[in-house]
Amino acid sequence: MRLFPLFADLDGREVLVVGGGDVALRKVEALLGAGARVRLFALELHPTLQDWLAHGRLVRLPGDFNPDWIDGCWLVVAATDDADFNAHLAAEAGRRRRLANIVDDAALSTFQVPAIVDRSPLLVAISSAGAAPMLARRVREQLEATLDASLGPLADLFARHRDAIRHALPDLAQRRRWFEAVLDGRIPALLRERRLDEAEAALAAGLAADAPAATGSVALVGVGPGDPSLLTLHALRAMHRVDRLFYDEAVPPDLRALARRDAHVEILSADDGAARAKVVDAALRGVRVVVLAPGDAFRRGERSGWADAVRAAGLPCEVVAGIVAD
Ligand SMILES: C[C@@]1(CC(=O)O)c2cc3[nH]c(cc4nc(cc5[nH]c(cc(n2)[C@H]1CCC(=O)O)[C@@](C)(CC(=O)O)[C@@H]5CCC(=O)O)C(CC(=O)O)=C4CCC(=O)O)c(CCC(=O)O)c3CC(=O)O
Ligand SMILES: NC(=O)C1=CN([C@@H]2O[C@H](COP(=O)(O)OP(=O)(O)OC[C@H]3O[C@@H](n4cnc5c(N)ncnc54)[C@H](O)[C@@H]3O)[C@@H](O)[C@H]2O)C=CC1
Repeated sequence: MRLFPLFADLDGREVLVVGGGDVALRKVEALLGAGARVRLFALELHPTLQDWLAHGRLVRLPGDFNPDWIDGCWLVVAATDDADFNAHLAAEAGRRRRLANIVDDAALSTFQVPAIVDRSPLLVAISSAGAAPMLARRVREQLEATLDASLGPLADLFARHRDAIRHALPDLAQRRRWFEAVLDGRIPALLRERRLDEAEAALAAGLAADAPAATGSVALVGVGPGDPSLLTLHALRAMHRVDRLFYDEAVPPDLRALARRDAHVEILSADDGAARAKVVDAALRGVRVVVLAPGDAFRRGERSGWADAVRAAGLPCEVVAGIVAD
């Protein structure tokens, strides 16, 4: 990772923008959208910027450029078409330990502006670290098409009920299960249809109902030959929902890395009986357990008896077939 991603709270904070052309306009628009106080210095202003100036949406700094202006600002954007001047601004900002975006020079920039998909308060930012801004734009366009417009209202809904949710479901594992049920349920569809009151009511009703008892489960997953691209969708879905992941030592790390990030991960004991007992014991504690083994291990060969053993303990058990060569 070349650049560290972060989201800055610029509401009410000063940002210095130097330059008044098309690119400056795009940056100013985004900055104003985030509530920043834009201080602009430019020889000439784009008509839209002139308009915003006339409406008091930004301040234009007068006279010759004064580097001390940087001291009064949290960030600097150098957006002129004069590469030498932009580089000079980068140096002045660096001397003052201010982060600066130099629009014609990724290497001189101490921050860069990503392409964004805005479903506020949910925001997706895409960066190519300056390698190919147009690629970032393309990915953004693809995400625009797939990320539903209801995501913003959905995040708002969760925010409004945040305290009530925590109160009704004090246990984190329980809360996560509840969130998943909401996300897979009818509330997103209601929001898509802009039936906000009904979505609100459905959420409140769900919270008032008894919290679902945590039921453990086991998914026995064959991962095929070990290439992550040869995992089945079924396997991937199980890995995205896992609480506790056990893996056979032959399962490669890049494949294990596809599991939900905060799942607890451990290697299976070499002793088959002990390994199975541990898996059953974990699931009986009410968590979702996933066991990964190479090939189609839980349908053919030594471990084909695992599913019956898990079910005999009263636990739901799913066996996910792995791809094997004939
Ligand atoms: C380093 C960075 C500095 C910075 O933070 O600004 C930078 C640098 C440069 N951009 C250039 C060109 C274009 N940039 C865009 C578009 C975007 N550029 C953005 C960011 C960044 N651009 C930063 C890196 C971000 C990353 O890599 O992830 C986006 C994501 C965000 C934003 O700016 O809001 C926004 C997408 C918005 C969206 O989602 O649509 C387009 C397409 C268009 O305008 O439609 C063109 C072609 C326009 C044309 O050529 O006309 C050039 C070459 C100039 C040249 O060759 O002359 C340079 C300089 C260089 O690469 O050396
Ligand atoms: N980061 C990005 O996304 C992109 C960056 N670029 C680069 O960004 C730069 C700016 O592009 P545009 O906005 O299209 O240019 P533009 O020509 O529309 O505007 C340039 C602006 O800089 C001002 N300016 C020039 N010298 C100045 C100085 N010494 N002091 C104060 N203001 C000064 C001009 O008055 C004008 O307002 C170019 O170098 C371009 O290659 C271009 C496309 C995208």
